[in-house]
Amino acid sequence: MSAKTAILLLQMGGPDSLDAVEPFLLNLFADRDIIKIGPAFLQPLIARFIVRRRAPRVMENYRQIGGKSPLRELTDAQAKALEEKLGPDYRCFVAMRYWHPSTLEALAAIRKEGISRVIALSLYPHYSRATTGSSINELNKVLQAAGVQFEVSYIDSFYNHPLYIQALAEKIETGLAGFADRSQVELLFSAHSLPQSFIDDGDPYLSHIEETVRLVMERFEKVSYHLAFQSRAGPVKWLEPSTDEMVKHLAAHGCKNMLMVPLSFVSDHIETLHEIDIEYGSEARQLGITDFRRTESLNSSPLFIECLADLVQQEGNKS
Ligand SMILES: C=CC1=C(C)c2cc3[nH]c(cc4nc(cc5[nH]c(cc1n2)c(C)c5CCC(=O)O)C(CCC(=O)O)=C4C)c(C)c3C=C
Ligand SMILES: [Fe+2]
Ligand SMILES: [Fe+2]
Repeated sequence: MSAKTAILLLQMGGPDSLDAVEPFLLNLFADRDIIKIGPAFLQPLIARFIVRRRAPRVMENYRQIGGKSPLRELTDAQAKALEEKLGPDYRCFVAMRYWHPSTLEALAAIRKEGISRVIALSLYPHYSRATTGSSINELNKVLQAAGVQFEVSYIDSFYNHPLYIQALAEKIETGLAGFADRSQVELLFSAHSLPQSFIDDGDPYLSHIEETVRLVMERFEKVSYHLAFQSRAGPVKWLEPSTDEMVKHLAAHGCKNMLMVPLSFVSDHIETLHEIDIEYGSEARQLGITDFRRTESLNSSPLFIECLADLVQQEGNKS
C-alpha cells in the first residue's frame, strides 16, 4: 500500500464529442438527485423522451463552442496544477458525475496506484444536493458496490474560503479594468439556477451563493452589483430573478456597461462559453448595452489552485 493520499476532484463532466451529447444528457436526466421526473421506475423512459427532444438544440450549442465541452481538459489541468502544488505526498484524480472519467474509473485508477486514503474534493464551491450531493452519493454507491476499503473524507463546499473570494475578486478587478469608466459598470453575478423546491427543502445553495457575493463585494467600493440565476432546465419554479430578466431590466434602466460574473462553476463550460458569451452577449448588445464583458473563469488561476491546496492541507491536518 502507498502512503500517498489521493485527491478525487468531483465535477459534473460534459460531452467530449457531439456523439457524446445524447448519452451525457441521458446520464444527467436519469439522476434523481438532480431532477426527479415521475416515479423512479419510469424516470429512465421519460429521460429518454426528454433527451431526444433536447439533444439537437444542445448539440448545436456544443458545435458552436468547438464540438465538445472543455471541462475534461480544464479539470485535468486543475488536477495537474494541484498535484504540483501539493508535492509528492499527494496524487490527483478526476471523477465526472455524468461523463468520463466516471467515479468507478477514477477509483480503479486510485486502487491501481495502491492508495487507500482519499480526500474527495468537490469543485462546486456552493453545496447543493443536485451537484456535490449527487457526486458524493455516486461515490458512496460505487465504494459500497466495489467492496474496497478506502479511508475517505469529504470537502463539500468552499464558498467562503478567503482564497476563493480573493481569486474571484482578482478576476473582477481585471474585468473592471477593461472599461473606460468603472463607476459606470453594472456588475451582474450570474449563478446557476436551481428549482425553488430544493431551497424549500433546506438546500443551502442559495445562502452559500449570497455569502460569496457578500464577501466578494466587501472588497469593492462604489461598484453597483446584482445577483441573478441562469440556465433553468425545466418547467418548475426556479430561483429568481433570471439572468435574462435582469439583463433586460438593467438595459431598460440605461445600463451601457455590464460585467457578468459567472458563479457556481469554477471552469469554463457550455454555460459560460455559449449561454453568457454568445446568448446573453448578443441579447445585451441588442438592448443597447454597448460594452458587455464577462470575467474570466477561475480555471487554473494560481490563487484558485492555492485555495484547493489549502482545503486539502486543512483536511489532511484533521487526521
Ligand atoms: C435538470 C436540472 C438541472 C439542475 C437542477 C442543474 C443544476 C446545476 N448545474 C450546474 C452546473 C452545470 N450544469 C451543466 C450542464 C447541464 N445542467 C443541466 C441541468 C440541470 N443543472 C443540463 C441539462 C445540462 C447539459 C447542458 C444542457 O442541456 O443545457 C454543466 C456542464 C456543462 C458542460 O460544459 O458540458 C455544469 C458545470 C450547477 C452548478 C447546478 C446547481 C447548483
Ligand atoms: Fe445547466
Ligand atoms: Fe446544470
